[in-house]
Amino acid sequence: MKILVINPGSTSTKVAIFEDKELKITKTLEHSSEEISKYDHIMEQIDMRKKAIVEFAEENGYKIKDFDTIAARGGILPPLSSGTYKVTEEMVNYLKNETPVEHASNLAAVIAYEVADGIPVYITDPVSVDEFVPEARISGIPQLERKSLFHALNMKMVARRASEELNKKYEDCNFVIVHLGGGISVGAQEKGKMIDVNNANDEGPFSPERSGELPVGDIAKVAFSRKYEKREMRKRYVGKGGLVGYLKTNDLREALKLTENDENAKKVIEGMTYQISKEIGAMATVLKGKIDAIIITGGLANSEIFINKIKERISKIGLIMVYPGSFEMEALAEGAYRAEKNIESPIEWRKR
Ligand SMILES: Nc1ncnc2c1ncn2[C@@H]1O[C@H](COP(=O)(O)OP(=O)(O)O)[C@@H](O)[C@H]1O
Ligand SMILES: CCCC(=O)OP(=O)(O)O
Repeated sequence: MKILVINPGSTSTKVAIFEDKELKITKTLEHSSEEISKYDHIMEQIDMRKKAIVEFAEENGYKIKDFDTIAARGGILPPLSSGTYKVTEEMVNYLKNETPVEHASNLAAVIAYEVADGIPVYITDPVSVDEFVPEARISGIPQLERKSLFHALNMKMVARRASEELNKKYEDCNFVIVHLGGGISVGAQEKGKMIDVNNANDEGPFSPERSGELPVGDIAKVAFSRKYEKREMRKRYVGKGGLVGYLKTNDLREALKLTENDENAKKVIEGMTYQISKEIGAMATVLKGKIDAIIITGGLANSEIFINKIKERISKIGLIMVYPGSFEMEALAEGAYRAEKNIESPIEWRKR
């Protein structure tokens, strides 16, 4: 079975070709903050990302019609359970026109469905998987409920790998799981369920391109000053926040290079690792300190210098397991494979 995997992230588009469960070829197309900031709305990126995906397939001797199925990253649908879902026209319309949050993951099913021309398309563990306990939903004001938006796909996959390494059942393990990508998610997973996690779009630590949590009073003042129009205001915290805001780059490698002779860059990297560590401590308390391991993954986990700064602060909390990069492509391919081979029935998606 030939499977095309499509995974758009905030700083990259990852594509891969699998034959059954075997990875044949993969490529990461990185997008600089200048390239991404040209677009006002995520859906305006469809053509740019689609072209890259189709060219990747053709460069490797495939036409889209050669694939038996397409596995796409799951975007921001209404809160839903972990699993594999078949992509339908209704889902595509929701992602294009109704989703409340703009994010690159929303592009995957839309692009896949457009190019598929009838080939079945699946998503697995979308960004909006929701397994919160009731107390995690409380924000601090009754009008706003906290949302579960995180790197569900990779975090669940690395948790499976870690439980295998620990020789324990996935459902018996408690983990603090940290995904360090264009966005950052730090979650508390209790017996297989992500019972709390920072909303990777606008809570928690700052990331390569996002501000994370901000002082609410000051933000309200800026918003009401009308100094920035709505779109520009949003870009300040998603897209032009975090490393992009401080150091004009969404690439940690470039940011680390700057620290060699720039005191401000050093301070920013210290602040970033400090905030990530603080969130890990918070999630350890969600699990009442009963944790099998702290799992660290994502693109930033490729940097030993960066990870060592976090380790210095958290090593007393528990065992640390690092999985640089991600297992997202394997997880997506496996979801589509299991659905097409009838090993697992895909969940039918309906807008509630
Ligand atoms: N070898 C590396 N060392 C340090 N940072 C890296 C390395 N490789 C990738 N990164 C950083 O990881 C981030 C992207 O992570 P990734 O998980 O691919 O994110 P996304 O899928 O959200 O685009 C970028 O900031 C990139 O600079
Ligand atoms: C919105 C949660 C997922 C996320 O932040 O993904 P990226 O790191 O790919 O932007």
